[in-house]
Amino acid sequence: MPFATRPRTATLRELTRDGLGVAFAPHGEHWRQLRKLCVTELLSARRVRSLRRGREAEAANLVASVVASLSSAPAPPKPVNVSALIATYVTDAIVRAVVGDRIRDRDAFMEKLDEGVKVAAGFSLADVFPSSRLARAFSGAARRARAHHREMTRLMDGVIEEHRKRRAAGAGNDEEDLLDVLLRIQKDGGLQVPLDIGTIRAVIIDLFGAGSETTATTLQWAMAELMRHPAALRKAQAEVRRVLAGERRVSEDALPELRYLQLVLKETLRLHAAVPLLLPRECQEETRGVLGYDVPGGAMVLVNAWAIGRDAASWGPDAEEFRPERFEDGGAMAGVDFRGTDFEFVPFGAGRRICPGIALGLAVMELGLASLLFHFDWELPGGAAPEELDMAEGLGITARRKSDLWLQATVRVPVPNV
Ligand code: HEM
Repeated sequence: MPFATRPRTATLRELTRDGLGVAFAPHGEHWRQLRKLCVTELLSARRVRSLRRGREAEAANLVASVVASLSSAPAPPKPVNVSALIATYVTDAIVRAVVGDRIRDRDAFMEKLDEGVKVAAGFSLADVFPSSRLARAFSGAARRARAHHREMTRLMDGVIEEHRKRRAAGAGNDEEDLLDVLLRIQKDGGLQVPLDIGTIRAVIIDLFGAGSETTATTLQWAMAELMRHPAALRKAQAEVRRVLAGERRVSEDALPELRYLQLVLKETLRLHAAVPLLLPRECQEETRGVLGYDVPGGAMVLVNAWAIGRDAASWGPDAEEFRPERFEDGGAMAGVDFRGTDFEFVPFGAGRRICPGIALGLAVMELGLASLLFHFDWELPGGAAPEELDMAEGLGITARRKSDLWLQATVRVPVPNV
C-alpha cells in the first residue's frame, strides 16, 4: 500500500494530458476503477479464453511467415530473422485482442505503436534528472512525444468510430474485442468515474504499450535460451510433438499439457525480466522503513526484478544458468511462482500494481513457442556452436536482445494451406 502509486514525472504529465489510463495512474479512484475493469472484464481468464480464435489465427500466420521466408531464400537456406517474426506475431496477436483485425489504416497504426515504445524510451533523461532544465530542454523527447500523441489520438479516434458504427449496425455476433467491451461498458454507464473518450484511448494505448514489447521480448529470449541449451530444446520439442502427434497445427487445447514448455517460459522470465526495474513506484507515506533504510515520502522507488531473479542467495550457485528443471516437481524451486507471492521471482511485479496481463501474455507466448517448435527444427546459422550465440541485452525500458536472433529452420511438420 505505501508504494501502490506511481510518480508523476515530467514524461507522464506530458503523455497523459488528455486522458489517464491504468498503468501510470496515481493510486486513487480513477486507477481503482480501471484496474477493476482490467482484472474482471478485459484481462480475466475467461476473456483471454474468449479471444483464443484470433490468437490461433495469428500463430498460423507466424508459421506461414517462417515458411514464406524459407521459400523466398535461395538454396542453401538463408537464416530467418526469428526476432522480427516473433515481434510481428505478438503485436498482431495483442492488437487483434484489443481492437480486432479489421481496422482501417492498419499499417499506420502499427507503425505508430512501434514508434511509441521508442518515444517513451527517449524520455529517461528528463525523468531521472527531473530538476534539470537542461535535460528537458535538450532531450527533444517532449516535442516528439507530443507529435506522436497527436497522431496516435487521430488514429485511435478512427478505430473507435469504426467500432461504434459496427456496433450500431448490430454486428454483434463476432468475437468481442477489448475495445468493444469498453464501449459497451461506457454505454451501460453506472461507473463512479465515467469512461470518457480520453480514458478509453489511454487504456487501449496502455494495453498495447504494456503488452506487446514485454511479451515479444520474453518470447525472443526463450528461443535464444533454447538455442543455447540444445538438451532443453530437444526436450521441449519432443514434448510438443508427442502431445500434438497427428495434429496439423497447434491448438490452445494442448497448451495445459505442455508442462516443460511452460517451465522454459518460467525460467526465461526469471533470467530475463522484460521490465527489469518494473514500473516506477512512489512512497506515499511521510517516511517508510524498508530493509533498514528510511524511504522519504515522494521518493521514486525502482525494484530491480532482473537482479532479484538472478540472486544466488535465493536461487543457489547455479542462479545464472538456464535450467527449467529447477521448477519441476521435486526440483529445488518447485513451488516458486511469478504471480506475486514469491518475492524472489517478480517479473510481473507484486502487490496491488502487479501486471494484470499475465494470463494473456502467457497464452500468446505458449501458443507462439509451441507453434515454432512443433513445425520446425531450428539450428544456428553456419553450424555455429550454442555458446557462440550473442546474448547481450540492449538499453531501454525493456531488456530486449541487443541483436536480432537469426536461425535456420527446417520444416518437420508441414504447415497447412501454405
Ligand atoms: C511477458 C509479458 C509481460 C510482462 C513481463 C509484464 C510485466 C509487467 C510489469 C513488471 C508491470 C509493473 C508491475 C509493478 O509495478 O509491480 C506490469 C504492469 C502492467 N501490465 Fe504487464 N507484463 C506483461 C504482459 C502484459 C500484457 C499482455 C498486458 C495486457 C495486454 C499487460 C498489461 C499491464 C498493465 C495494464 C499494467 C499496469 C498495472 C497497474 O499499474 O495497475 N501486461 N506488467
